[in-house]
Amino acid sequence: MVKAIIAGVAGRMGGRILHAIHADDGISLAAAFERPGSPAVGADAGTVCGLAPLGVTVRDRLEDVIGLGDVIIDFTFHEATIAHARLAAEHARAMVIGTTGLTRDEMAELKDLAARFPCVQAPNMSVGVNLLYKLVETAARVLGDDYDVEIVEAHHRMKKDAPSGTALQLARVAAAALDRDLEETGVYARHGMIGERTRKEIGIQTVRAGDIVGEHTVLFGGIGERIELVHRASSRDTFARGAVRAAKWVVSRPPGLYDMQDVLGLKD
Ligand SMILES: NC(=O)C1=CN([C@@H]2O[C@H](COP(=O)(O)OP(=O)(O)OC[C@H]3O[C@@H](n4cnc5c(N)ncnc54)[C@H](OP(=O)(O)O)[C@@H]3O)[C@@H](O)[C@H]2O)C=CC1
Ligand SMILES: O=C(O)C1=N[C@H](C(=O)O)C[C@H](O)C1
Repeated sequence: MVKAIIAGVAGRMGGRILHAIHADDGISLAAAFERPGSPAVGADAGTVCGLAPLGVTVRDRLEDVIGLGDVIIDFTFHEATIAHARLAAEHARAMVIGTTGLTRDEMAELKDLAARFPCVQAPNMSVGVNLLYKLVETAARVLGDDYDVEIVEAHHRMKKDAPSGTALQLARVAAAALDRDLEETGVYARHGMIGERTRKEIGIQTVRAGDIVGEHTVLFGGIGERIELVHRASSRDTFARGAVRAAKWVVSRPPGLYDMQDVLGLKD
């Protein structure tokens, strides 16, 4: 039985991850913690997430509970996640990271740290989005430079980072398939007399509204036709189940940085 530690258990994803663990016979909750000062600290983790009490008290420091579990599942905030990864490296503890919005420096540090512990990091843990990456790669290769690539993502009003980590990954996939540098071709905003669209730009646009769980559209616009590849998440449980699958997979891997394509066996 894999023993999991949930970081940010009182968050939108933390709660759904606890439900996914509760429904799975192969993994159990060893510990849970929250941001210091959170009202959830000291409460029972089950109660915090709308389940019956589980006998696991929410703590406020990973340091105090890291010895209790095999794997830390972290969907929190970029600065917290990188601090947790430093501890995971120190204690050689496996980690699943769903947090998006890590800075370039934080990503570089995570790559270095992961030489000391096995880590799955992915901006989207749903099977559907990981399949979408493959479909986008194929479409971009077939359609080539004659079709304009535009990515539109929509999320709930509480989301802090933009564009979504998934939209950025979709853009990276399209750029690689078209042999383009996203640093040079990514266009994240348009306003005013901007002139005609340049042929090789990849547009990445953000919508924030209400309670949208997560939607991503990749549009290939040609002359006389357009193709749209769309993924709509209607429940966070799809991400939570993916995170639990990754947690069970990563505990027996050697140190290194993996993604959901590794977990799902989608790498060529
Ligand atoms: N990879 C994937 O499949 C998915 C990724 N995400 C990503 O996951 C992240 C979280 O999303 P979401 O659940 O909606 O956000 P929430 O804000 O609802 O949850 C984050 C939780 O982490 C807590 N937290 C912040 N700092 C710490 C800390 N130092 N230690 C412990 N807990 C901490 C927050 O507490 P407080 O609110 O008190 O600050 C909050 O309870 C985002 O980056 C999002 O983009 C989301 C869905 C799917
Ligand atoms: O913050 C969210 O909610 C989500 N974030 C992820 C991202 O930034 O790609 C994935 C998902 O769409 C939900």
